Amino acid sequence: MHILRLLRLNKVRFTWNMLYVTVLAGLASAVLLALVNTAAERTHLGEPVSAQLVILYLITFGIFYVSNQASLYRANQFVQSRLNVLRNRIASKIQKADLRSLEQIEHGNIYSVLSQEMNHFSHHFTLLSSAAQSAVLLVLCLGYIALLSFAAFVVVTSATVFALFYFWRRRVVLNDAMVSVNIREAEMLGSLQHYTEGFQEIRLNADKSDALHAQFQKIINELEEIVVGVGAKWVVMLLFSNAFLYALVGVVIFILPLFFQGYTDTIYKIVTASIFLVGPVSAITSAAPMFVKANIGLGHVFELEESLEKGQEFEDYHAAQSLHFNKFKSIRLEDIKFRYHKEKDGFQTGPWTLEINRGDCIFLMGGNGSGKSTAFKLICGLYQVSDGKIYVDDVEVIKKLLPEYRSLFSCIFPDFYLFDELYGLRGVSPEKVNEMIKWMQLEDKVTFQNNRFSTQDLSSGQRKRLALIVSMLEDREIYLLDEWAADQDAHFRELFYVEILPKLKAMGKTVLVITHDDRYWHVADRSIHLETGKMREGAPKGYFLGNGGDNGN
Ligand SMILES: Nc1ncnc2c1ncn2[C@@H]1O[C@H](COP(=O)(O)OP(=O)(O)OP(=O)(O)O)[C@@H](O)[C@H]1O
Repeated sequence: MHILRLLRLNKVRFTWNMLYVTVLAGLASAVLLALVNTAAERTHLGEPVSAQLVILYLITFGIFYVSNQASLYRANQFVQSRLNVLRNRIASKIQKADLRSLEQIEHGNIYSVLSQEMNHFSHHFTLLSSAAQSAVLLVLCLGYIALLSFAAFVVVTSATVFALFYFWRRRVVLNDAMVSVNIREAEMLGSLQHYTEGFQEIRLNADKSDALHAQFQKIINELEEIVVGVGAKWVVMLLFSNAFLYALVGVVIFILPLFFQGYTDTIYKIVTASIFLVGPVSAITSAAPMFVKANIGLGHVFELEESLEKGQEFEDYHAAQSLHFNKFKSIRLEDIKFRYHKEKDGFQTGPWTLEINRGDCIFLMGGNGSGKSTAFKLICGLYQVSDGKIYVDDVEVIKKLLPEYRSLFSCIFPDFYLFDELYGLRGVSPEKVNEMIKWMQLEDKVTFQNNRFSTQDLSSGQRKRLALIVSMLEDREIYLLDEWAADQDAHFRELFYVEILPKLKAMGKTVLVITHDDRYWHVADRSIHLETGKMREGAPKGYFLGNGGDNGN
């Protein structure tokens, strides 16, 4: 049971405190019931209700009110603290995850688990805690009935146990139904995502838009059908709980007096206690669907955590900075092999060997899908090689040295992400950044202040220029630029090859560039060619090499 697993995560003292106040609130409700009955009995016998009884009633009422409030408050405090811990744990597991493992987890799943499932649990946990309180009251009410009449106790308890057992069995059916509701809801959200993310395409193409809408319609119709089916199951449960209570009171009033003598003296007390059962039983039964959904949702949260756990790379992803890799003379990637899917067929690259010397400017070329971006991710340690070794000078980069090795690189991939702030960079001078903005010819568009750029509403080429500014501010030793120039206009593309790259080189940086711009290959110190995962020195055959470049073939 996932809810129990969540409870076990908590600090033991906190859970006990929550339990104490919950039991106290249930206990106070039961005492109130006993006091009401005692007062009613006095009135029935023509005796005045004593002042002590009134005072006792008021005190118990006060205890009930305060403990009830404290119980709900504690439950809310408890669940928020747990969800906070869980969110934090998941975020930190994402931070420490291996890129390949993360790529295999549906990102939409991460968002829906972190928002929808956790929110549902957060909103309904207080209801569950009030159901727990009701369970305490239920037990005490039954105890009270036992004091009044053992026969009534046996009948009422058996009926209540039967009703709860019936609910428990129905819960399993409801559970399965809720799983298919969840699956359909996820499909519906996925389909809705096509609308927002593919908006431009569907706005331009009415047939595509209609087909998409027809698919969405089909999904929501199926969802409606399933939810109505779940509703029908729930109605059966609800009706049963109401009918059960009327049947129970009927038995207590009409049937039991026929069999037990002396029972009539206490009948009104037993009826009052039975009516008192209405609240707890219906609180428990109405919390059942919430409980089922919250439990399934929490199951998804734990599942996500487990799949992230499997892809954990390190305990600590911070670079130790103890080996001074940043003073490297050369990096050697030896007999590197990598494949995307271990069991399945998939793209494979290698074996290849690459030596990168400090200050090199290397161009990497090859057809679409030849493995250039994959090679970059292997070079910077984002992907872990399936076979082969990486050396920084004479030091082999074993797994625990990967954080330090990665801290050598600053990369701009085609799917780069521009953060809203310069995270991890402190004390950056706005003057310096604004100067770089000017250098990138963006001064009319963007300014830099309060550690962030004034806007990100830019063209893709302009956004790449901002990404390069951030990369240069990070001031790493090696730059990996994956088709950076592809979105630039002719003028800026020229600037990139004849001004920016030479400037990086003059700064002592090592630069690797993935490019299809064969006109500028002469700028590189070396060129490398990839073809279906095989790497060779030199440009591919048939490429035009402008300004005297050497294709090495
Ligand atoms: N995340 C992934 N999961 C599985 N396979 C992948 C993944 N990314 C890429 N591939 C496979 O690896 C191959 C090489 O992809 P890669 O992105 O490295 O090529 P590329 O040379 O950079 O191509 P392009 O010039 O089009 O950017 C592709 O053919 C693709 O099938």
